[in-house]
Order: sequence, then C-alpha cells, then structure tokens
Amino acid sequence: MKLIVGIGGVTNGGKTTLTNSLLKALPNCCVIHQDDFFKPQDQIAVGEDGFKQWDVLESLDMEAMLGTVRAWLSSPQKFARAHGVSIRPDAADTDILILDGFLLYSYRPMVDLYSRRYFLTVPYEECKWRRSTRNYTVPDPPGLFDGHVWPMYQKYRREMEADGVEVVYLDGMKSREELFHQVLQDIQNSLLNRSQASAPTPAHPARPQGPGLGGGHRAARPPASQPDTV
Ligand SMILES: Nc1ncnc2c1ncn2[C@@H]1O[C@H](COP(=O)(O)OP(=O)(O)O)[C@@H](O)[C@H]1O
Ligand SMILES: O=C(O)c1ccc[n+]([C@@H]2O[C@H](COP(=O)([O-])O)[C@@H](O)[C@H]2O)c1
Ligand SMILES: [Mg+2]
Repeated sequence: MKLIVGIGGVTNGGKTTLTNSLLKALPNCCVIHQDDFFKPQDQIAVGEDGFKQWDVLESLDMEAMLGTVRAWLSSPQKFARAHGVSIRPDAADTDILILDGFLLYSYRPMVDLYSRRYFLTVPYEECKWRRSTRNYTVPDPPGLFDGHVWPMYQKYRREMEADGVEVVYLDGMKSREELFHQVLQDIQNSLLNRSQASAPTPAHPARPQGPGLGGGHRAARPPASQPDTV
C-alpha cells in the first residue's frame, strides 16, 4: 500500500524537524522537500512592496515537484533505492512518501494525492522569532516577515480553508517529541486501518476505501491520479 503524507503549514512551524524524525521511524519512507523546488533567484518576481515574492506558489516549480511525486508513485521501491532508502523486508508491501513544505495544499493538481494532510501552526510572535534565527540561502531583508511572509501565509491558509481542503492541524508549540509521537501514532493507525480494510475474508470481501483518509477534499472532482492507498 502507498501512503502520501503531507507535513505542511507555516514557515518555521517545525515541518522539516518533524519530517526528519518520521523518516527515521517509518519503514520504506521517502521524502520530497518543497524548498528544493524554488525557482532561481532571477525568476522570482519583485512585488509593488519591493520584496522578492518568495512566498507565492509561482516562485516554486510545482510541475517539477509533481513530476517527482509521480516518479515515486510509478515505482516507490525503485525511487527509494535511488535515494538511499533501504527496503525493510518486514514491511515490503508498505511504501510511504512524506512531502514537506509551506505551500503543499495550494497547488490544485496535488491536493487530492495526499492520504493525510498535516498542517503545523504557531502564533505570529513565535513564528517571527523563530524566523529571525534562521539562515536561508537567501537571507530575509528587513521587514520581509511582516511585509510579505506572514501576509502570504494568512492568504494561502484562508484560501485553503475556503476551498474545504481537509487538514489535520498540529500545534507547533508542542515539544518536538510530543509532535513526533502524535503524528507517528496517527500514521501507524492509518496503516493498520488500511491493511485491515483491504484484507479480504471469505464472509466480507474487501470494501472500497471510505472517506476517512483518502481524498478528503470537498469538491467532488476526480483526482488526477490517486495512489492505490487502500
Ligand atoms: N516543536 C518545536 N518546538 C520548538 N522549536 C522547534 C520545534 N520544532 C522545530 N523547532 C525549531 O524551529 C525552527 C524551525 O524548524 P523547522 O523544522 O526548520 O521548521 P519549518 O521546516 O517548518 O520551517 C528550528 O530552529 C527548529 O529547531
Ligand atoms: O530555500 C530557499 O532557497 C529560500 C529562498 C528564499 C526564501 N526561502 C523561504 O523559505 C520558506 C519556506 O521554508 P520553511 O522551511 O521555512 O517552511 C519561505 O517562507 C521562503 O521565504 C527559502
Ligand atoms: Mg523546512
């Protein structure tokens, strides 16, 4: 079974930290980081506010990111081997892909691919403080957080909620350990439910997947390519 897990949410919410812990704990688990798909600096638009518009969807090569997800979907174990992830014989029929990024649920062609969408939040003051301690490849110019980063976070989050995209909110103020155990347990429960749901018995043949984990997007349109996540 294939499981695509999104670790999304606000910048500095703890997405990459949580992702790295999950990667070590989950079997046959690969990762794609959205940050790896930023376009080159000279292709980033400059807004009327004078800031380079890093925190908009157009600054990311989402087609390339989707292509990488499709490569995993077409052959997860080949993808895993190519990325140095060794296949665990005790879980050879389980393939997990984690997507880590701040705009995971705003790119329409990918919204329905997730089995589970987590969304980390932290309050404004905490976010601003954590951001001030970070070293990005392109350092934040003065005023970027209040002038661009936080307003774009609010805008995309509002749109995601208005579109009815189902996410599981995570309180990024919890400790790293608590978040890790909460999400690990939740994913393990999902895997268990799915393997039980798909195990055919003579009296009760396997049912089609219910709304619990797959899809979950309110709009009733067919997904572009749904992983066989039953
Ligand atoms: N649960 C947490 N509590 C406090 N600080 C955290 C937590 N998770 C991550 N951090 C810290 O916050 C900063 C941003 O973490 P990171 O995982 O890179 O966030 P993101 O990928 O969401 O931008 C780092 O300094 C990291 O050590
Ligand atoms: O990674 C880069 O090349 C890069 C260059 C410029 C800016 N960023 C910032 O990276 C942020 C998203 O990453 P993260 O881990 O903070 O969620 C986003 O808020 C951008 O402003 C990232
Ligand atoms: Mg990150």
